[in-house]
Amino acid sequence: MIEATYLDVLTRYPVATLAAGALLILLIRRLSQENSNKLSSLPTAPAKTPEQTSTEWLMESKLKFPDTPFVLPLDVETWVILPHSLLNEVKAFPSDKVNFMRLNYERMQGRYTGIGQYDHDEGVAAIRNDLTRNIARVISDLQDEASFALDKQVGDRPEWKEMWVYGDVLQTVSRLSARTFVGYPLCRDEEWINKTINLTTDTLEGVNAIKKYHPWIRDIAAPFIPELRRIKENQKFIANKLRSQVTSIIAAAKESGDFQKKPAGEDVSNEEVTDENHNLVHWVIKNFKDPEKVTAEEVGLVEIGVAFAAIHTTSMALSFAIFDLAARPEYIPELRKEIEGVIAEENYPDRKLRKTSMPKLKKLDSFVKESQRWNPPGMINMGRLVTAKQGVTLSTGQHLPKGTFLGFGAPFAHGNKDPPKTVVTAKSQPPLSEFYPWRFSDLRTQAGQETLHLHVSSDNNDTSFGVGRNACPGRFFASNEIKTVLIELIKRYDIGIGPQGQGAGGEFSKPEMLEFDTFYAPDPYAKIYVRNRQV
Ligand code: HEM
Repeated sequence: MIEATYLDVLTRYPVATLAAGALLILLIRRLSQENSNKLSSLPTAPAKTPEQTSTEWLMESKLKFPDTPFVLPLDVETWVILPHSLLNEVKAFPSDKVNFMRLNYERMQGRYTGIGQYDHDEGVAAIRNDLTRNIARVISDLQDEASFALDKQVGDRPEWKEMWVYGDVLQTVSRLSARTFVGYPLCRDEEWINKTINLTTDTLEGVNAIKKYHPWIRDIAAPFIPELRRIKENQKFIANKLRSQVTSIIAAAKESGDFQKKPAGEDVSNEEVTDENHNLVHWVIKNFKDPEKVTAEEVGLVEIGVAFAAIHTTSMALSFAIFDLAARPEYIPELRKEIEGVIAEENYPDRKLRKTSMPKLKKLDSFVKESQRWNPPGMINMGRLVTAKQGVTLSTGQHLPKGTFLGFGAPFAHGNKDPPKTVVTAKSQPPLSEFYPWRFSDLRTQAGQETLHLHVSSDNNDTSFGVGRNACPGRFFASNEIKTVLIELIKRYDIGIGPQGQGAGGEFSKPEMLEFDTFYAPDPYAKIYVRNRQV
């Protein structure tokens, strides 16, 4: 109907339409120019050479402006990159002036894709408080699911055989996440597993599609964009799958008046569960202001947001860790020794690890952290959007107008030849330019440093998971998820890059890290070789 009206106007008044179109373009150009002029008081990164990757360009620019904010005009977005010395200042800005979620909302076109809806914080609250408090039961569930997933994805391998890492890891992480995010029986529903994987790619395709239109005409264009229609269909699918669970949770809680039920105290065994059989759906509902009025659609949007934040990020970190391990299989015996030592020492009849076992796996923690140091989620971290009407002025004197994207160059962004001096390392250790798996477990042997340098640490020296009020609330879950899969993999299989399990070197090399926009990703097609463990 609407389409017919547009066409009607276009064909009846072609000259007027063309003139109006030309005026609109001129106006848009003028406004875009004004917008970029607003940052003209800041220096701009030196011109990017055709050979340079965006990361190399960022690193070269950081060397040129080590202590001054500068403008980095990337293809898709223009960023202001700040020096590390301003980290505390950015952390201290109130969120109504400089905001994390609004940045995601803008970047992910939340108005059209539903991502980054900044008035929905039930997901963050449920992860930060409830999921983290229930981590003991979650760890037990993760082990069951990892075993199930590896049976399904990798199976029996008497001989060396190829493993398609990213595909298998996505399926595995999606299964582990679903066990905690939606529980049984949905976590074993293949449609759910595949949908939660595809949500992210569908959303990114929607973002690319709507961004082709100028902001002024996006509302008009949106209903006609197939990629955005698919996102709406996904939202319906998720809501429909959750409906019966949401309805029964609300009915049961209404009857018992139990929406605000607090989890039982810390538990140290798998038998003593906390929120019995509860999953993220329960916790999200509980965190709504008026839980009795919650709908499957609202819970669905939160679940989509969490899946978006959780599944691909964790899958990428886990894939990178598997590539690092396959490239250096000589580290496997040391990790096995540690894992099997803890299992033997604790001697539980089910041979499962507990919440209290995880901190004992110091080498594994260090390996995962070193892998994440080498393969961070992206080249810019602590990204924020200036939302203050009058903009903000930095202590270094520069003014950043409303709408500015600001962030910090990731300390270990790929190819960074000059990592910040703020990153801690011991003098006796191999330099930061080398992969050294026990870097952080070594550091933790020093007096006073036993509880520092953890994979989940979040401080000014260690910003992979962000730092401050928006530091990733899912990092404890993600870390346990990654370790649980690695433990199962290491216990069951030998792995390598070459067809006979060879590590990297000579004719075999570790798969390349890919760069797109400001993000990093493992090569989605890369394979390694796997066979049943021989020793
Ligand atoms: C290795 C995997 C992961 C990485 C590398 C990662 C990284 C990050 C980073 C860098 C941020 C932004 C922090 C900031 O700028 O201050 C973030 C935020 C967030 N992450 Fe994660 N994340 C991972 C896994 C997860 C998982 C598994 C979940 C859910 C269970 C999750 C949920 C979130 C949420 C909800 C936020 C937004 C926090 C807020 O709005 O305050 N993440 N994550």
